[in-house]
Amino acid sequence: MHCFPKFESMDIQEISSAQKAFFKTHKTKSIKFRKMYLEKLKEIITQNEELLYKAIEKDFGKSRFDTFTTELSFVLKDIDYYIKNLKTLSKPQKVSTNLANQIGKSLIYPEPLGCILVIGAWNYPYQLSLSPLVAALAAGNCCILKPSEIAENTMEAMAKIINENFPSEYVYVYKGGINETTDLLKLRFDKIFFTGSTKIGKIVYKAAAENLTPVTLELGGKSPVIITKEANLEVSAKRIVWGKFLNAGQTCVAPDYLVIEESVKEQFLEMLRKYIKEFKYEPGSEQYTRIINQRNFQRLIQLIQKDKVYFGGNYSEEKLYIEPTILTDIEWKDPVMEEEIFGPILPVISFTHYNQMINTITELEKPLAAYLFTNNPEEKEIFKQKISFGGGCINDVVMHLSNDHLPFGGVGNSGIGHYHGKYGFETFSHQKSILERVTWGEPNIKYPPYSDKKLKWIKKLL
Ligand SMILES: NC(=O)c1ccc[n+]([C@@H]2O[C@H](COP(=O)([O-])OP(=O)(O)OC[C@H]3O[C@@H](n4cnc5c(N)ncnc54)[C@H](O)[C@@H]3O)[C@@H](O)[C@H]2O)c1
Repeated sequence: MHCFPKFESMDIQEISSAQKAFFKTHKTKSIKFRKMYLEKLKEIITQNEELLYKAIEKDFGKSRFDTFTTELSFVLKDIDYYIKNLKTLSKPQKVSTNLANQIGKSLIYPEPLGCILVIGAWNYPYQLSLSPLVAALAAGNCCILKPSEIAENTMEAMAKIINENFPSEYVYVYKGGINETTDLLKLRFDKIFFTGSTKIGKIVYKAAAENLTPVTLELGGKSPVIITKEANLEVSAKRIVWGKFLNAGQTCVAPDYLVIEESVKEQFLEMLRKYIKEFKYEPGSEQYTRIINQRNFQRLIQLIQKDKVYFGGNYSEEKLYIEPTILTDIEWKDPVMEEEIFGPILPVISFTHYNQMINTITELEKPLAAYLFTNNPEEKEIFKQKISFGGGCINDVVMHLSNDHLPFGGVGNSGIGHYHGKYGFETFSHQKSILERVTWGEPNIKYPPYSDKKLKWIKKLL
């Protein structure tokens, strides 16, 4: 039997009831209130930058550079975006009114959903917990945030800085693992925003269904990267090595496996090797992250098929490091192709017929991301039209998620819903439609008793 650690937190039922009561005061709906707390969050993140760096360093050896560029800068940018655009985003939107409802006006009012539960993942613990929190607060909600207990130090750090600075009836960081999350999921929320695996996403979805709670599920999957002979191989290799081995491959949108045209395979593998060395992605170096824990480490080393290692393949159990590893001559049915890898192992499959390879990919579960490197317009078109995936890039990897004008989320097994920028605001808002009519002049046409003459007019009107 598993023994789960207990986390010290306040009584969550009490917090949840207090948040419901607080939401009903309508204070969170004021733009001034929302801006004030967004500013506050920015201030406490900036003031506690050192504490946040130290916590993540302790959890899995992530560098300050990576923590700033892939985590804190995202959250700070989100805060600035919402502060700047809050008025416009919250404004009722006037839409046209159809003939049958004249004389009248039609407006859409974005209104906060109420009390939100955000459940975060460990791999980008700050970004994946705080960015949804920021969007939820910008939209005028109260929020309970449950970061991942797997990155325990970052969870503690977020709980400390937020719980000391925010009233718990408005925002509360609840520390917990499976037991605590199970308890949380028994409570009623107005929205659950979950980031994590597809397996746990299903548990969350089931629990949410009990209360008809809407969900956003930001999940994972096996994201392919395809390279054809018409790609700029040098640039492709550089971008792929960065996107795959950043965070030691523990990135939801990292290329999971590489599919390459046979004729350029050898040349390309050499380029991958060159960039891994050039970037100094090596155990112990500042830019190379550890594997988060023993469980994931053991899972990953099982995937390293020794006879297929082209590069890397070494590891240290004691230090939880796995070298960037490239596996070549991989077949679609190999064990490494079954589950999302979520680590620094890149299997390489080669192809000779582009369309056939695309068809094989479309038979798999819809991934969170997909990437194509080519300069051939026809290949681009086929990729865009045939493969369904959450989001992706042509001639790059990962970077699409840094553009706030693009919604970020999965499809099918890789998730439900999306966020970032205005999409984040919408995710935590209800679009309330209101038609307002004048009260003078009321033709009898729609009212009984009916007649052929009325029907004739109705047909003309509708
Ligand atoms: N789409 C995205 O934005 C995104 C981002 C990061 C990670 N991911 C995906 O997340 C996965 C890795 O993250 P992870 O290991 O933290 O995921 P996970 O599913 O194990 O955990 C996510 C959260 O669920 C909670 N949890 C775990 N077991 C639970 C249970 N039985 N009942 C209720 N709650 C439970 C955890 O405490 C944690 O907060 C990968 O699949 C990755 O692709 C997706």
